Amino acid sequence: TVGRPRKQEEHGVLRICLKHIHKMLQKKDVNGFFAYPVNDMIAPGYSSIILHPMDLSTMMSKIDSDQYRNVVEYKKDFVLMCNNAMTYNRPETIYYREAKKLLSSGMKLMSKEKLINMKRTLP
Ligand SMILES: COc1ccc(Br)cc1-c1nc(N)nc2[nH]cnc12
Repeated sequence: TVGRPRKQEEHGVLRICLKHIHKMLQKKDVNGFFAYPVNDMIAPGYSSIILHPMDLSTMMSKIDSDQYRNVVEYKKDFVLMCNNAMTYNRPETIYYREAKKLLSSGMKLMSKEKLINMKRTLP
């Protein structure tokens, strides 16, 4: 539930789970396009087109500062990150294609049964 305060222990388990998922997503970002924030030097006009930027380094700091209450909230930032790349970049670009690929593998990684499995196997 939203209002229920999270015990320290719960934060710990969630953090381990999210870092596990995060590490796998980082490995899939082979070119490092999603490793850090896109800036207007790299992508002209990006900051006026993409109003809610997101990248893997920002997501990692949000994990470390307990800003995610659950995997669903983390997943939302991941989808935002991929959709930003598919909004700013044209379909024929490598950035669009990498984002699409990363998005589909991320969805498989964070599927229901994968999460249930993870909950079971976590220490
Ligand atoms: C951090 O971003 C980059 C870093 C290095 C290089 Br080369 C390209 C990007 C990048 N460029 C564009 N146009 N769209 C993106 N969406 C996510 N990454 C990008």
